[in-house]
Amino acid sequence: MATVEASDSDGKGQGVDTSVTYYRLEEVAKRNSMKEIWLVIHGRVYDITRFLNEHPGGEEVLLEQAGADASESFEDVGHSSDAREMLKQYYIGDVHPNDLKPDSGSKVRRSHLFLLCVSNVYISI
Ligand code: HEM
Repeated sequence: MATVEASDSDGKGQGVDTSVTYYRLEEVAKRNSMKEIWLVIHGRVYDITRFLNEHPGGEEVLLEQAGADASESFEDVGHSSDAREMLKQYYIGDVHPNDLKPDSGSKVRRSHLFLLCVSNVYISI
């Protein structure tokens, strides 16, 4: 509803700083060949098609991650700050909020709630 779907990435949104294009993971997964290759790194979507032959680590590792979330392998390699800077030029949008992994922080809140309930029981008895 309030989101911009992937099919509209051609021109729309360019030059408008405030609008973010959201992509479903399903959409990203289709871009998994040498013809067109997208990756997700930390919730952001990158079209790295033109970077494929330029990657210092080779194209094979990128093709292995094609269309998927490459955050872990990107971090495992320990890429330099130059490499992180390079990401910006391939950025095309964010992963759709519905496809983001849930925040693990909610577990902490739940245990606090439990402790409060326990003390409430003692106090009321
Ligand atoms: C668009 C995303 C990526 C960019 C912009 C990028 C950029 C770079 C750059 C600039 C280097 C040279 C070393 C450095 O400066 O850190 C490098 C090396 C390398 N990258 Fe990437 N990379 C990307 C994604 C990945 C992914 C997903 C993998 C998956 C495993 C990967 C694996 C490697 C490896 C194995 C090397 C060689 C490291 C070495 O020889 O020491 N890269 N990359």
